[in-house]
Amino acid sequence: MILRLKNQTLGKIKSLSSLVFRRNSHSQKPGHDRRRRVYEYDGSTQVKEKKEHHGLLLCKSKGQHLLTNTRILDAIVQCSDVRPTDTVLEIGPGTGNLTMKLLEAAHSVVAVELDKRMVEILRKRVSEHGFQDKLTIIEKDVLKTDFPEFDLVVANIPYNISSPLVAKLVYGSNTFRSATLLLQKEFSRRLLANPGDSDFNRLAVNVKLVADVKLVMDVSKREFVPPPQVDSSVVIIRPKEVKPDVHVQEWLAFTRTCFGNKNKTLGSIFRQKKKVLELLGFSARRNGSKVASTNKTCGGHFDSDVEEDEDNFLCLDTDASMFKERVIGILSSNGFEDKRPSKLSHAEFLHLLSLFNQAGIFFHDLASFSPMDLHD
Ligand SMILES: C[S@@+](CC[C@H](N)C(=O)[O-])C[C@H]1O[C@@H](n2cnc3c(N)ncnc32)[C@H](O)[C@@H]1O
Repeated sequence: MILRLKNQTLGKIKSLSSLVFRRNSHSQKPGHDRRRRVYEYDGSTQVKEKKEHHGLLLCKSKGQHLLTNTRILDAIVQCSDVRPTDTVLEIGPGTGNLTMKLLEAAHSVVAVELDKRMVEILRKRVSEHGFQDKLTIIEKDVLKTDFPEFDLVVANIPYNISSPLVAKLVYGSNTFRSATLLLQKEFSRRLLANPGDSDFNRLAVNVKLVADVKLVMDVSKREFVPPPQVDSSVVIIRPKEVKPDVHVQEWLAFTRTCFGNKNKTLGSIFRQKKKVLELLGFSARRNGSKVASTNKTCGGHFDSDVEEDEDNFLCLDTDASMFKERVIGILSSNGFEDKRPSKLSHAEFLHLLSLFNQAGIFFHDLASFSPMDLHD
């Protein structure tokens, strides 16, 4: 009797430990049962995960949603066309799910991660597989880091920095073949929008000036641990070989002005007092001429909200109204006055900017003079 019980118990223990060992074979010591790990999110226990990964307090503010589906990880690496000679830049490697696949395919990986705990897990995991010589970890905020040279970007990025990160890549100084990014689905659709689409916007016009964007696939929120609230998409961004000859800061300021209200006509947008005064002030300074101060020009209300909602000038002095005439004249004599920004092609935007510049009118973003900012 005692013997029978002993055998049964031993059998149970054996089958349990083999199950535990299978589940944890990549990351845990055999026999250490962590199947019922609880994932905590920003302190409150929200997500219970039976699937083993790495027990961590995951921070929503750092966009920590780990991609766990091996098929999708493989598909991302495959569509990125990683060559054995490539150095891949990975932004936000987390616990290394994608990093491990990239290390197998590439010559080397440079991973930028700001969470120390993730870096520790990543280092351990990578050295367990003998890949440590292929990996360089930069333990910093990706937005405050200069990148070393790389050939490709492949990353499941934190969604809260999508816009400045895409800007840093496409308008930055590094030359690379492509960036395969997992992005929030809605953001990816904004990025992919074309002139005439209902969601054509400033982000798309700015990114597509210098890069081609292609949708690879949508990824359900269920594929992440813990699942985010939104679905995702994989896109490939390929920098154009020949880029238009524009002053980046001016282009960004110009598109900000044009997309101030994308459903209004350009005539109506450029009649707005605030826009014209900004243009007048900056263009005059660029041209080296003296101009009435903008404060004086509108009775001291330039920075106040008093007249901001009005479409037309109420209190312009001669300089400003002549300037407005010039701006509107350029729009109307070139067929732009009744056009809407959401329907203009890049060629048309570039043509309009060059017409303004030829007339001595220049753009400068007073609010945000940063290429990191691609959309409102
Ligand atoms: C969406 S998770 C991706 C994790 C991993 N690549 C995966 O697919 O499982 C984003 C990662 O980026 C890191 N991160 C967040 N903000 C960052 C920043 N500003 N600079 C560098 N890394 C950041 C987070 O700590 C997290 O590890």
